[in-house]
Amino acid sequence: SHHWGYSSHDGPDKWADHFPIANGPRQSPINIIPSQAQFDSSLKPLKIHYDPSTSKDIMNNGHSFQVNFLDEDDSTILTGGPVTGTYRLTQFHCHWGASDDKGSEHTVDGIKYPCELHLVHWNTKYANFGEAVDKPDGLAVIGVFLKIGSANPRLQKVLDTFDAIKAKGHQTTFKNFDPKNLLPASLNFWTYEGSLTTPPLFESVTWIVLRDPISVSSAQMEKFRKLLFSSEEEHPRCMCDNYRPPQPVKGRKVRTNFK
Ligand SMILES: CCCCCNS(=O)(=O)c1cc(S(N)(=O)=O)ccc1C(=O)O
Ligand SMILES: [Zn+2]
Repeated sequence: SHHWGYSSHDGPDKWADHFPIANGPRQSPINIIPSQAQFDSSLKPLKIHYDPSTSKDIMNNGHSFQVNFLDEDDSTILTGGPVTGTYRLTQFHCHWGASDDKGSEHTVDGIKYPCELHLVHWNTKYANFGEAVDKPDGLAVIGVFLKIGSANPRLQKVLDTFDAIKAKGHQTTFKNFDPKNLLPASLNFWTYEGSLTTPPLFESVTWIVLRDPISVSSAQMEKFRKLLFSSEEEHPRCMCDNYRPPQPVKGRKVRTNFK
């Protein structure tokens, strides 16, 4: 598939050249305007059951780090909230900025957070992730904002692997990690129908963006920025500003499970 990135010559403004769906009707991320979101009492509580023994490895895929999970059975799942049926966690990754004043993909009343965590789940009505990834109800991604504050000890376990996955293509085992520990205390969320925020930008994601952020320290954010977009052979390019800016809402409704 065509090479894409986040620089001026291959970044978000150029993606439509090879992925025309970039200008589609349900693209992500979006700017969330809480006052315009609609409380929906029919939304069920989000039910998250994560089994830490399903965490497998962590890799540098050239556009983020990604923690991969075994998803052959229903031991690490998401149900309830806006989704029908059972969705299995397959991976989580992050998007962040070159400085603490930017980095998140979704924004709230135009506010950017320094980092945004995405937990990617696929609908088990499909045989596997590859089958689900381009279906309108194929994926559900939980988005968690990171806000500068005290250092986050749970996140530190992820950061401690970064020396081993500095360059694109590197990976290392990452066992017994419970991503539930990366969620804020409250599961209050905004939800809307959207897309992958990276090519191929499939319009297959039910977004579940948690209202409350988790903390990350400025020093921890510096560690994210030591990762490289580039492989060992290439000229080193710092992995930062790997976020897509908000896209047109095009009439979509954003619902909340909280007043
Ligand atoms: C067949 C192509 C799959 C590409 C999408 N894979 S993914 O895990 O859903 C994903 C989601 C997202 S996002 N930001 O959650 O839409 C970003 C990257 C990836 C990725 O694989 O790199
Ligand atoms: Zn993402």
